Amino acid sequence: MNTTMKRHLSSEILPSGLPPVASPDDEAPAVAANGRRIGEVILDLQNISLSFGGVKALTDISFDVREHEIRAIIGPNGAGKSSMINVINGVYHPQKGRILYRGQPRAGMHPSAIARQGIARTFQNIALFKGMTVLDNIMTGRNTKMRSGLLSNAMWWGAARNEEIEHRRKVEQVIDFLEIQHIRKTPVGRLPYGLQKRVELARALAAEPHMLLLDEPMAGMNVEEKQDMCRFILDVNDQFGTTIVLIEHDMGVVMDISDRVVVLDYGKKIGDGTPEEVMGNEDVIKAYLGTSH
Ligand SMILES: Nc1ncnc2c1ncn2[C@@H]1O[C@H](COP(=O)(O)OP(=O)(O)OP(=O)(O)O)[C@@H](O)[C@H]1O
Repeated sequence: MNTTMKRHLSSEILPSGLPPVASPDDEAPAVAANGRRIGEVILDLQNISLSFGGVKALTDISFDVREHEIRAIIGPNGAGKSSMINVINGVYHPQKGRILYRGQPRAGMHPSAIARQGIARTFQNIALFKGMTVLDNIMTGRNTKMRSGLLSNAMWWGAARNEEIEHRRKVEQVIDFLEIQHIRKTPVGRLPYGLQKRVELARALAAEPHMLLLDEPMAGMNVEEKQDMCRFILDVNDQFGTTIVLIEHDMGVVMDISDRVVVLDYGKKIGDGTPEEVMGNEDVIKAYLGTSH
């Protein structure tokens, strides 16, 4: 058994652990451990296939995401996890399959339009403006919410001024929520890696998303930083009801905070269910032990 699976067994990330939710396949809405109600399916991915030339990144993958849940996508390196996130936020357009968001088909939509629908993301490799302060980086997350025209913005007239004040208020709320007041004026490039990841989360949250796509939010973090990040993800989900789709390699984190997990391997879906269900799935165990191929 590899180290990530052992870590789950010792449950060292969240010392208290979180009991599993009721199955979302049940007729009644599922209730998460913290009392959160998991709602209807809001994102429905049907038979998604994506290739890059001869490389099949995703083959006939279907799964859904329910409102308010924490849905993890896991799998070994090269399994297709980032490709799937890029399909969800419109960076990649699958050659086959259908995507429904809140019941509406979403063919060919541009990432900016998807962001305006309330889907925000963070990246596997931090994508911040390193020379800019934490505050200014988080302000860029408000882009999709900016309404006033170029001229009034340039002159800082009535509507633009009021809008700017409102954006600043929202950004300050996010800064308080993620406990980064002390670094608000620091250029991002000078921060340790764990804090940069938190700033990236802050920028995504500044967009007030309904759905947050997190691509390896704990990558490169030590145990303490991971505990902090887990707590913030759970708090975002709990306090704002934000639906979260999460790619993560640390199995302990995934098992502790996810409501449901979809497992990919070589671009195919090999498991889907509660953390306990996928942990007991023979194909998943083989994929992680490296004996399935
Ligand atoms: N833009 C691209 N052009 C060509 N091939 C790509 C591209 N993006 C992904 N791939 C290929 O698609 C497959 C899936 O890659 P992807 O990055 O989605 O996997 P992953 O599960 O996120 O991997 P990791 O855990 O290592 O980040 C890999 O074979 C990868 O090389």
